[in-house]
Amino acid sequence: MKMNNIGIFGAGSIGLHLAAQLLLTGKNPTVICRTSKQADLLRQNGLSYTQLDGTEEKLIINAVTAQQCHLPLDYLFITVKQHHLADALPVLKELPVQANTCFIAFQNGLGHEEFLQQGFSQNPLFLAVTTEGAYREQLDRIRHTGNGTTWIGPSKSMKGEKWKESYPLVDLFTGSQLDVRLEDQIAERIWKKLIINSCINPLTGILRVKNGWLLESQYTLNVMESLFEEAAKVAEKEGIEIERRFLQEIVMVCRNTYHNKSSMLQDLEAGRSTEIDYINGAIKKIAEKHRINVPYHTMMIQLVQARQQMEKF
Ligand SMILES: NC(=O)C1=CN([C@@H]2O[C@H](COP(=O)(O)OP(=O)(O)OC[C@H]3O[C@@H](n4cnc5c(N)ncnc54)[C@H](OP(=O)(O)O)[C@@H]3O)[C@@H](O)[C@H]2O)C=CC1
Ligand SMILES: CC(C)(CO)C(=O)C(=O)O
Repeated sequence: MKMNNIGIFGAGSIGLHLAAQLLLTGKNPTVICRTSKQADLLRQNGLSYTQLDGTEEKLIINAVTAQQCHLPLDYLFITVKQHHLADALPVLKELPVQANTCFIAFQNGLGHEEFLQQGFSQNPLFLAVTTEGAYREQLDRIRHTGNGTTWIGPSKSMKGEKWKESYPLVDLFTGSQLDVRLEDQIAERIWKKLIINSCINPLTGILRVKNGWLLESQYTLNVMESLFEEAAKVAEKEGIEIERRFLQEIVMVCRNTYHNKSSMLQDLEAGRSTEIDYINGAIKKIAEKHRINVPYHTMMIQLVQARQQMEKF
């Protein structure tokens, strides 16, 4: 059987987690790093991978920079953050991407689909939504922090294609610990994850609290409810129906990730840019198109941006 060439662009938390899971099933993905420092470290030391039960594996890994990547790629997982994509595009263009290289984009929020579609209009593009949790502790050390489900479905541009037969994406992960499922309605999954992130991430970032704390105050619960109501109204205008009981799923996410710091809080604490423009910012932009007011989302955007500025002082 032909061994597929799998590239993973973005050697951060999710990228290295996917790489580790593929390595554990005997596949040999190539991780494409931003810096030669990280690529060298990974090649020399291997990837240290701490599993959920605390066991640690040392995995031999093929790590390169984009300039060092020469394999014709069959699959390319895009695991940079939304706000990295603009700078990454020229780098992606240098990769040995062929007309049939299949892209799978893992970003939270909205914007990546249109961006990648424009940049690589001939390539098959899939979108992934994951509730897996992973955290990169060092450049060559990754920790699996939460088990979840990963849904992968075709982007709008693949309408009508027989994608299930042509791209056996679930098979790539057979034997791994990941629960990967094909999803016909990926837009709905993306919106649901977007709404979850828009209700939890900015509040945890502004208040500097872990996810579970949001359930401990009636004030934060009130704000989450208002964020939810605004977002659900906008989703409906885009043809995505979000029932009121979905609010309980957001509460469940806070409960299940009680002791976790959201990705936005982590970015703020590390003085990095956040994905706010692609989460609450995306909701606001679509709301404007439909002439809907979203004062709670607008406030979250401004306060997160203020915190981003403060952290950089
Ligand atoms: N972490 C998680 O548990 C989850 C994350 N997600 C989503 O997945 C996406 C990725 O998140 P996460 O893995 O946490 O993010 P990280 O910040 O951990 O990783 C992003 C990676 O992209 C790399 N990168 C940035 N620009 C370039 C470039 N031009 N060329 C090559 N590499 C580049 C960064 O390199 P460098 O480190 O050198 O700057 C970094 O390794 C986000 O959209 C996030 O919302 C979704 C669900 C869960
Ligand atoms: C679901 C949640 C809020 C878990 O922390 C997340 O996806 C994030 O932090 O970005």
